[in-house]
Amino acid sequence: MQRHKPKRPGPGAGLRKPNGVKGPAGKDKFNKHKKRPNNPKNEEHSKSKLAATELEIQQLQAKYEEINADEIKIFKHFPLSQKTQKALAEFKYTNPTPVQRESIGPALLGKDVLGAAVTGSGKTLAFLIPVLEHLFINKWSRSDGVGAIIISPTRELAYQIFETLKKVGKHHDFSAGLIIGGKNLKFERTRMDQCNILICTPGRLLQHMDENPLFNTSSMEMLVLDEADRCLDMGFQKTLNSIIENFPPDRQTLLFSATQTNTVQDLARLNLKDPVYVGYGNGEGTPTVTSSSSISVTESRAVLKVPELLQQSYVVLKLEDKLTMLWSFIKNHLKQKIIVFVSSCKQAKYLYEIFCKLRPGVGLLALYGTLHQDRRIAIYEDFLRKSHVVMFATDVASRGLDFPSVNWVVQLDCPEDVSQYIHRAGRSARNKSRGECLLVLTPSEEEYMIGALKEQLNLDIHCVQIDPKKLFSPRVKIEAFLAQFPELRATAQRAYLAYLKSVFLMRNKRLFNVFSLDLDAYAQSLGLAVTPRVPFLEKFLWRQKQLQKSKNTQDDEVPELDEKKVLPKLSKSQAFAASEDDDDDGDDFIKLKRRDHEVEGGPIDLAEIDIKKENADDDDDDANKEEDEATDELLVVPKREKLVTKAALAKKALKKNLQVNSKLKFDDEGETVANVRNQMKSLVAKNQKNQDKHKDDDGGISLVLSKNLMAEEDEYDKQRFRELVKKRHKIQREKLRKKAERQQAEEEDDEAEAQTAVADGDDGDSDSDHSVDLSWLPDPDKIYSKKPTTSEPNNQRHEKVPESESASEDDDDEDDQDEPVHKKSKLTHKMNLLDTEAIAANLLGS
Ligand SMILES: Nc1ncnc2c1ncn2[C@@H]1O[C@H](COP(=O)(O)OP(=O)(O)OP(=O)(O)O)[C@@H](O)[C@H]1O
Repeated sequence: MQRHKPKRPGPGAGLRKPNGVKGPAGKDKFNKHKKRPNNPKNEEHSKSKLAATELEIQQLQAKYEEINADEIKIFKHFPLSQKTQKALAEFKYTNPTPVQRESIGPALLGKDVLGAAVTGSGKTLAFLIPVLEHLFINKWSRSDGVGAIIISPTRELAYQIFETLKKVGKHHDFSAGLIIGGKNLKFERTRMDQCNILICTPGRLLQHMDENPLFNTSSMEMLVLDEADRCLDMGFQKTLNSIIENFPPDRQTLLFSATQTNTVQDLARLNLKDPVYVGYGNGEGTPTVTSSSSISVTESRAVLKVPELLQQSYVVLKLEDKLTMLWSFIKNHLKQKIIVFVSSCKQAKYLYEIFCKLRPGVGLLALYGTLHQDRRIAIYEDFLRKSHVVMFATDVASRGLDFPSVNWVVQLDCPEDVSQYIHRAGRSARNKSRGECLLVLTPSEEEYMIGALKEQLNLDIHCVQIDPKKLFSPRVKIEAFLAQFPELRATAQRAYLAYLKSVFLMRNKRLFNVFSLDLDAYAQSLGLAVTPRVPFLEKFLWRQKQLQKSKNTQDDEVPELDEKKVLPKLSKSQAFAASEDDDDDGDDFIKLKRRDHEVEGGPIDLAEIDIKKENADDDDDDANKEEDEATDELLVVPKREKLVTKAALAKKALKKNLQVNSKLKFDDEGETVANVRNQMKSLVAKNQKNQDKHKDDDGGISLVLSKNLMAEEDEYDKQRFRELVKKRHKIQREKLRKKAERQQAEEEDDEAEAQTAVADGDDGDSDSDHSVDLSWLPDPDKIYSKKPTTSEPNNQRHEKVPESESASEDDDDEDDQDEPVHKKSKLTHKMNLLDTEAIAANLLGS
């Protein structure tokens, strides 16, 4: 059945793009057309353009019925608009992939399509080309509103589809909008009604439907669900049902996924009419078209496949050895692009942080749902660009993301089922490229998981034995880092709990058994010296015990529940704590990732567990939102005695007005050191001290105030220091002056003695007449002034007052006066030219 909108008058195919909304088209063109006055030439031109478009549309439509998938070898063989063909050629899309060959034809004819094809086989183009062609054929214009809505389960995938649409719709003028959580809601609100193609995540779309009066989907003619099985699973059930209610029933629906849905209910919900199945049926892996007049999905199952060029292997390890294995693996693959999948964001965060500290020698990234949206997109683009990098990711990155040249996918935590395995593994070996996938299993997971893979995928996956010589344990370093950084330790504790919760909440209890894990060993492997308590397990055990007791009272013959059997490997600390009624730490609010499952293989009744909030996984924010609403029966835990905490005791003491102890500091001599605040001398500090006295101490400090106080104090300290220096110099100068006076007095005494001797005619020594008078020579023990007073005779200059002394008379505040005296004395020992001349003249004269 071909459902085409009646051709409508309008400005023709594509002349607009709403202001500010990113899209494949430019809006300037439209505005120019609007402003331009009616020019007969322009009118003629646009008329002929319209006529050409009309003719092109008629010719294309005529060819739709003749499309034969087997004959299509290149895109040119498809009756596609010139604008689409041009863009395809520009981006080197020449030959359609099998899923494109099979699905584009029926989609162009307006049929509903269920497309299943291996990961990386080009499903995005398989639905984007029909969307563009549909709007083109129907001459969609801005005034026609939303024509097609594409729904993706994750924001990154929606962003990626949007980017591909920008490429392939480059020459069309339709407007497109990316409507995902974490973006500006107001901005989207004002622009949405002007978009022709919307790419959205379910939660955000529903939010607009509910809150945005401008948003109207009555014109919508095409609905696409990418990763349809995920969109339709119970995580999104309520949201998607509400969304679908708002859509016109007479629309075309395209569903695509590598693991397609095959439940009758899903297809009925979507109101599919005569759907065409692509990639269902023969089990050979080549997509086949099966037209059916009624939905009989039991006969046709989507073919589950992994890419042909993907090499798969698995390794069996104890949980506590995973980190060592991962570290060794990364160290051995430094020149590769690797994605490591874990089951919770807290694990991804911890691995990223601890590996950053360990520095493996390759770039590291982490992509998980609790990051800010802009950061998520930045990391996504970073990983796209880089060629040697390791990215720790949750399943938010497992579906649809098209990272080029990923060498390895490491599934560090066991996938929930075969579908999840396929999607994770499919991030590598995309579009005929090679890649490898390593699945890490614990001994208890091996049998079930490998059995399921072999059965459902017909896989011959081989087990890898690890060479112990190639294992390097980073345990000691990790422990050291955790001891050094308390925040990192807290992240490790959260990662530990998050992993246990994810295992505990898995539906398949035969595959995931939290009680088979050695929790102490696991905690140690993360670098934790003490095994953290696991409140939700304690609560669960308590509940089990209560159930057992009530059963026993009803039927005495039933043996009592043996706790050791229920919790074979639960650490001693937990077993002990579990037996007591302990306090909640607020960390036991748990949110199920998926709620469409029955619990398999175990005695655990999940409905009775307190399920509220947890980010064990973040596969999609919208799914989580819905799951939040699905909070169930609360576990009734009896009231317990209140714990006496330090904070409570402190409060009690404060109430009683008890004198709180004050802190005293002592120096090395045992003297008390005064409070620093009390020593502050500046005016501001004193004022502040007074204010503090009249104010209750709220325990905090004001950084701004403290900064000002310190600046003031600093000024005060500097001034005090200057004064001290001056004082010291003064004392030094005084000492020197006294010394000089003493020496002068001694010399005068000597001279007087000598003169007395001459006057007495004492020539005791015959040589004395001939002896030279050297009394005028400078005394080497004295300090001489640098600048002798010119008015004084040369021979007296040497007797001048030492410089320091004269300086003291000049100016005490001179900077150079502060220099230590012993330095200056060295300088003054250098005689100037006049001194030397005087000496020479005296010598000659004598
Ligand atoms: N006809 C084509 N020729 C060449 N490359 C193509 C063609 N179609 C798609 N591709 C490229 O193949 C890669 C994978 O395409 P796409 O992401 O659509 O795969 P997918 O089937 O949606 O994968 P997944 O199941 O993981 O979502 C992309 O890089 C895309 O550009």
